[in-house]
Amino acid sequence: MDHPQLKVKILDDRVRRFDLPHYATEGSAGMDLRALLDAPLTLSPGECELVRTGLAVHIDDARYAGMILPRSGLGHKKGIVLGNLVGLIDSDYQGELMISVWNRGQQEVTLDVGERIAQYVLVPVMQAELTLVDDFEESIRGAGGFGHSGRH
Ligand SMILES: O=c1ccn([C@H]2C[C@H](O)[C@@H](COP(=O)(O)OP(=O)(O)OP(=O)(O)O)O2)c(=O)[nH]1
Ligand SMILES: [Mg+2]
Repeated sequence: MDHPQLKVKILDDRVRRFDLPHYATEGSAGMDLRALLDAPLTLSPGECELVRTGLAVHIDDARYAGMILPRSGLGHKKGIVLGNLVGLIDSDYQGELMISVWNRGQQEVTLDVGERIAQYVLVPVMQAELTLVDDFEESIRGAGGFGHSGRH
């Protein structure tokens, strides 16, 4: 399979102490991202901090986007998720990948220097064109939503 190529820049030499983001197994969907921290970071319950990765990834192809997603272990067991819930990385973004880390739990959590705190997933994207119309051709669903399909 032809893999999309991502251009990666190391913005901070401390990143070199760790392995670069990579797919942990042949079938992994995401690459873990590590926290570039000066020292371990303790987040109180409810606290949210923007954490550096020291990496810039230029996707450079509008048919793709990057997504930063929580790691399930951290999210479920420790309550560490993302302040923006999901990070969406534009294909033309050339700045540092930043991770908004949110402690949504009830306990203090300490993140280690270089800890794998989130994951990066490359996803296909289609940019749409909008056509303004006066009316839609009626569908079976029509305007029903938000659980409408279960009702009689
Ligand atoms: O978790 C994230 C989310 C976004 N970004 C970067 C990459 C993305 O391309 C850019 C803009 O993100 P977004 O469009 O979601 O934020 P915005 O608030 O709309 O900012 P902008 O006005 O710059 O588009 O910020 C990150 O580094 N991490
Ligand atoms: Mg935006």
